[in-house]
Amino acid sequence: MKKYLWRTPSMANQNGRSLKEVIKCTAIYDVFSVVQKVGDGTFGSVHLATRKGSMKVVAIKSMKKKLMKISDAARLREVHSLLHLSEHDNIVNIFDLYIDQSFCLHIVMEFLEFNLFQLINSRRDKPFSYNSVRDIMSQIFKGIGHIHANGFFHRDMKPENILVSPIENSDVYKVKIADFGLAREINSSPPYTEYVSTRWYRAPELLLRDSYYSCPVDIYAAGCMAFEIATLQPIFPGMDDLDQLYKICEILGSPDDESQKMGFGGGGTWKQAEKLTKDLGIILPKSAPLNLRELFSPPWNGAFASMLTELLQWNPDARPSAQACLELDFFVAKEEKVQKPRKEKETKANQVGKVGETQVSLPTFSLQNIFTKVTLPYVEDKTGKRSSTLYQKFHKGITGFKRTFQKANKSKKSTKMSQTISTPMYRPPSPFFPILPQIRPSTPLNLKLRNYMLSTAEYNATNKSMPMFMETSQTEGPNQLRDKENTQFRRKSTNASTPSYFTSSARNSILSYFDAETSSPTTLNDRSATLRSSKFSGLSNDSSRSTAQTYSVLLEPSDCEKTLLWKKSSLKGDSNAQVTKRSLKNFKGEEADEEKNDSHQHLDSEKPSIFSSDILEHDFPDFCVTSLADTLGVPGLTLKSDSHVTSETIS
Ligand SMILES: Nc1ncnc2c1ncn2[C@@H]1O[C@H](COP(=O)(O)OP(=O)(O)OP(=O)(O)O)[C@@H](O)[C@H]1O
Repeated sequence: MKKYLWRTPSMANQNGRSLKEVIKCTAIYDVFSVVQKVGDGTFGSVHLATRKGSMKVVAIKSMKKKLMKISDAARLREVHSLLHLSEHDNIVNIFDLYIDQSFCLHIVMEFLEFNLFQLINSRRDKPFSYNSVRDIMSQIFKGIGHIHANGFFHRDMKPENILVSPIENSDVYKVKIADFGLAREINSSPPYTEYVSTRWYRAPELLLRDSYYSCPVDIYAAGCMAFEIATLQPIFPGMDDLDQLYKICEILGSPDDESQKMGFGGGGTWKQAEKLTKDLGIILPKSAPLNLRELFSPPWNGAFASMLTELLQWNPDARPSAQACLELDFFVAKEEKVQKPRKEKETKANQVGKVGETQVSLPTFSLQNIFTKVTLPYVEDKTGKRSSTLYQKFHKGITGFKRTFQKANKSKKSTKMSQTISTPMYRPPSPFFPILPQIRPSTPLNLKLRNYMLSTAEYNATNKSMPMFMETSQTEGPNQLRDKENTQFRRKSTNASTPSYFTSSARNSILSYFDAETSSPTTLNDRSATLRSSKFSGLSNDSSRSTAQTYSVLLEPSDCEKTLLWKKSSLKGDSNAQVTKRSLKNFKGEEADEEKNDSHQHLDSEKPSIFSSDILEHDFPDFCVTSLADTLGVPGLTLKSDSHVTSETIS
């Protein structure tokens, strides 16, 4: 087996890992026996495998994008950063790199059984103990600290990228940070692409498209994760970027002085926000901060809530470094004794009363969601036992809430309380209210298609010569692919007087189109399966771009005999796209009948012409195609084409 040097000693930093080689093989299966697939992300699929002739278990991440040449391996962001980080207990260890004859790169790593998202999901009825949260978070901060100390920042911290391995039936876990596909060197020169990190964990500076950001984005994401580990639900589950900002304002308060003075312990002020929002043409809602300490019940309302307040600062400079985080009370204080629950009546009356008071001072917001999000998991039930899930409360008829709510109101009005909670100030969540939302946003890169569609709509609606999102110059090369995808639709400074959000009906239609997608009833697992099983192999461009164009993408489900032919014909610039479905029988239960005899029909004809030639005439990188498959709501699809045009050719 021939070995190629893929990093010269001079490229290694002082602490970097030892010189590695990229090993050439005909197929990875020649070297490893694959046991099963354990993960599938936007850029790679991960398999559990054993090395042939040995029982050693490894994880193999096979990159979806093929390399142009072997030396490109070292330039892959993921490989580059992993190699320049010295080994650490809380960073996933990389063993080898293989390249097969089709120039597919395989990263062989240590294997960990779960990711943190799976772990959280499996704990619906059994929240982590205080000490367990502390242990997990301290390992995360140690890992982040190591990444930052080595001159990198991760940019995609989220539960899916934190690998965990339980230690012998205990509540203790080995925690390691993985997926360095977005990692950047701290001393590389900004501006950086603003579209990084997954929405729910995306720091305000990223949401507001500040391209000069750094390590604090990881600290903020860790704050979001800390909340999620403790409460088993995300703190800011935004449906889109605007909703994300709105949700942040609801809890942290708006980042201006005036709003912050209205409350205590929020996200603090951040002057830069004013400029960034102005540049974006949006206005943040005015909202007072909530005091997280008041919203949690013991013991979470102490050092834990204070830590969250520190981490979730609007101003990136105000967030502590990873090292400083480890010195916060939450980590250094002696084992926090779980305080005896206060008497039930007193506790709940206080909590609800306080929330109620805050509500009064906040005319612009209903706090119903916040209340349920923040306090539910740890409010004691009737017996004083900590109740772990919303479901338990519903099974018990949410008596605790009813009573306390009535109490809180009684003090204000001496009217007879109704037996049900009917006030607009606090509505109990529906019994179907999920602990974890049905949909988790995938990589924000999937938003690119939507943004482009929005820009097209904006362009069409205003009939101006410049769309809201424009291509910007990019550095070519495989390693820049992700950045390229990100920056391609980076917003160019637009005329300040151009209304930006929600100005055209087309924009709204597109937003609702995607919102509908987001609120689709598919379960999380179905949904991620859909996202993750879509794979791009090519896109055919049957004729010259300058004249009539026909693009066809054949979508073939990998695991069943269902086929969707998606065809775009655009003979004129503004022609509607023809989207054709074929053989949709058994495709989706509810669609089978409807589609049975219809081999050619418009898909989503009521929707805006999202498949308009405008999109296709532009570069159409692979993830967009994946996104389309996803948008079409087709589970288990593999995207294939009958042409040999590769994603490189296209993008
Ligand atoms: N070393 C490992 N051991 C076990 N599972 C792993 C390992 N590395 C990754 N996985 C699983 O595979 C999933 C996808 O891996 P990864 O996040 O690296 O792919 P990606 O293509 O970069 O994803 P993303 O869409 O987040 O960019 C992870 O969420 C995790 O569950």
